[in-house]
Amino acid sequence: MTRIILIGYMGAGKTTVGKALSQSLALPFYDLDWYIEERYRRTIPQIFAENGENGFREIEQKILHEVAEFENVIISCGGGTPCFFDNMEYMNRQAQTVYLKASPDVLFQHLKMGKVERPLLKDKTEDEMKQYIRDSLAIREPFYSRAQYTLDVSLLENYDKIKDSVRLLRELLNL
Ligand SMILES: Nc1ncnc2c1ncn2[C@@H]1O[C@H](COP(=O)(O)OP(=O)(O)O)[C@@H](O)[C@H]1O
Ligand SMILES: O=C(O)C1=C[C@@H](OP(=O)(O)O)[C@@H](O)[C@H](O)C1
Ligand SMILES: [Mg+2]
Repeated sequence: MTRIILIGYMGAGKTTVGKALSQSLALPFYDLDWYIEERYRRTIPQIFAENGENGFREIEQKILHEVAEFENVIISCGGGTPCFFDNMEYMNRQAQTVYLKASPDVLFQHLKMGKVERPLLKDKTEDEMKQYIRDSLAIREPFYSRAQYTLDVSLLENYDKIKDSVRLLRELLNL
């Protein structure tokens, strides 16, 4: 039985690489944020605005418990998922967990176009975003580093980065 959960900071590539890995392995793909949006018929920014971050975290945990029961799946979670409740221990019990690790500079490059979809970044200037990424990554790193596997995606430079990530993940996990 294959059940893989990709974790890591916002912009690390969990959604993009997870989708590509699932295509490569011909397995269904579940992105926690997409699943939440479909189930609750609201976008992530709407849920943050209406329920606050705490409300979002409760929904996120509930949906994690649902999705992480599925078999033969690739799952990508949100950047905050491992850092709340006992989610990280739960994921480690349920799945093979992989931390997609990237430097603050790489994360910033990936995130600067996509900040509107991310409520934690949306009101920040570029400088504030850089600072926030550095500070919150330092807080989150101890959670991420509890993953069973780590793949450093910072070193993969632009050309075919996604394909390289998929190849390396398959090597790492023997798939
Ligand atoms: N390995 C990668 N190489 C190049 N671009 C990437 C890579 N991973 C992510 N990106 C880009 O970064 C942005 C954020 O990726 P996304 O998959 O949404 O990250 P996450 O789900 O971890 O927040 C997207 O525009 C995506 O195309
Ligand atoms: O890091 C976070 O706390 C969040 C990350 C987002 O997912 P991505 O990591 O896929 O951007 C999304 O779950 C929400 O905006 C909160
Ligand atoms: Mg994502």
